[in-house]
Amino acid sequence: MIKIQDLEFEAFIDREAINDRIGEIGYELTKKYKDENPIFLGMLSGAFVFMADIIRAFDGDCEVTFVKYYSYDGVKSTGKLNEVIGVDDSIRGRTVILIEDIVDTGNTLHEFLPKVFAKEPKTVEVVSLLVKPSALQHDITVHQTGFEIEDVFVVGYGLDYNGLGRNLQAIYRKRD
Ligand SMILES: O=P(O)(O)OC[C@H]1O[C@H](OP(=O)(O)OP(=O)(O)O)[C@H](O)[C@@H]1O
Ligand code: HPA
Repeated sequence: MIKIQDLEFEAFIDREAINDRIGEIGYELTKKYKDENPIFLGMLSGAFVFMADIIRAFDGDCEVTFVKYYSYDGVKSTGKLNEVIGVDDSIRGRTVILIEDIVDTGNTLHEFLPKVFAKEPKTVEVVSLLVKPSALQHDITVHQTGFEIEDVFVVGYGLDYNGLGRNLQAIYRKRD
């Protein structure tokens, strides 16, 4: 058990399980895109740890770029997506692999994906380490999912609670 500010969290997905899934997803992405020099598009801040591992599981030429959006306050989505770094023109005509740490309500991707398509990429593959199917409020296609989880707040491996916990090696779930 760990404590971050006022909340307690318990061990949920260990590092070995994360590494195993990254290996599997990396293999799938390599099979599909290894001759396409894809551009990995990471959603900061949460996805930076997963992004660092997934690009090294990809066996082929690739490039990276990032955007930064946020909408959470504590454990809740505000429903308002704030842009800090938007998507640039580098993805035009390219195979884009969009990397998310988590798809929860789906609000972030619901608002962000149209901005990606507006740049006219060749194709977009959405990869998320975690997906909460029962929390989704939009119809979002996630092509590669690390783990489907129930609707519980999680931290670690890039995911935060009030900015803290991103440096935890594994993923922890909030205790009731
Ligand atoms: O599907 P949703 O309910 O929109 O939630 C998913 C988004 O929430 C988190 O970002 P957050 O706004 O917390 O910013 P952060 O990545 O900087 O922590 C996470 O990194 C996703 O981008
Ligand atoms: O469960 C979560 N944990 C951390 N950040 C998040 N952003 C959306 N859902 C979550």
